[in-house]
Amino acid sequence: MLTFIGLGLCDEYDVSVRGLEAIHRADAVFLEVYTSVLTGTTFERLEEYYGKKITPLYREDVELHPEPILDAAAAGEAVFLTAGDSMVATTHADIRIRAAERGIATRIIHGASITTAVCGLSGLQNYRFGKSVSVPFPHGKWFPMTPIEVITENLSHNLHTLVFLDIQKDKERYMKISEAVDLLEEQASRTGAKIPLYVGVARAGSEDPAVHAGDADEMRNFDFGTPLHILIVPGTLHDIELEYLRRFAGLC
Ligand SMILES: C[S@@+](CC[C@H](N)C(=O)[O-])C[C@H]1O[C@@H](n2cnc3c(N)ncnc32)[C@H](O)[C@@H]1O
Repeated sequence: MLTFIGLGLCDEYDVSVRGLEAIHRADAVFLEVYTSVLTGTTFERLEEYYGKKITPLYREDVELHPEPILDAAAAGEAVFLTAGDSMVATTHADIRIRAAERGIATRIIHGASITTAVCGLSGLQNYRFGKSVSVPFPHGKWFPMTPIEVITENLSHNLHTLVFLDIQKDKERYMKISEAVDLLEEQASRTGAKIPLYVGVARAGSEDPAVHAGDADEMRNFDFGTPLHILIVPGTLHDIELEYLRRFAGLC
């Protein structure tokens, strides 16, 4: 059996009781560490609290060489842990399909996801979000324009855009809101687009999340603190959304 378990958003205490019991019963515990991270804890604290030795998984372990995970799941109870919810803004559907092809039973135990946490923190209504997009760190001459294209398309339908920020786990590099805003403003200047308002969210799920709304300069000057960071580009705000951002996100 292969059980995908979402660990939630901050630290070792965010896993559900159902998820924790499955971890305790597991013969093999894997933790995917490249699509998102629990910044409120450490690998060692997770091992201690869960009472298990954990094998970290990098992109190539999951996408190119998943055999050890599948072998463990064929031989006994294996759990595949991810920060957030396992199948949201990740590519883990592929490994579930591979498991099914080998006749291995699978299931999912869900965790809180950043995609829903942003709605509570910002007050932006989840049914008003269009397609989401990621901003990658540019390298060399590679400067993808997809983020501004998606944002522009969503704005034309008056939809909000959730903008995931890049993680380079091997370098312990997490994109900050100010860096993402610089990249988006550069893209906008190349296409002639305008982004009138951003909402930035940092450390969702922790005791001290930061939420702040404003234009590009406001975002660059506000200190969001330590990662993880994420951005929303809202469409036209409904009255309640506007009031919520004024009260809880410092919107002037
Ligand atoms: C590719 S998404 C993976 C989402 C995850 N599967 C989930 O359900 O929450 C990871 C990105 O979401 C954002 N993110 C994830 N957790 C966050 C948190 N607790 N606070 C702020 N942003 C977060 C960051 O931009 C991060 O790079």
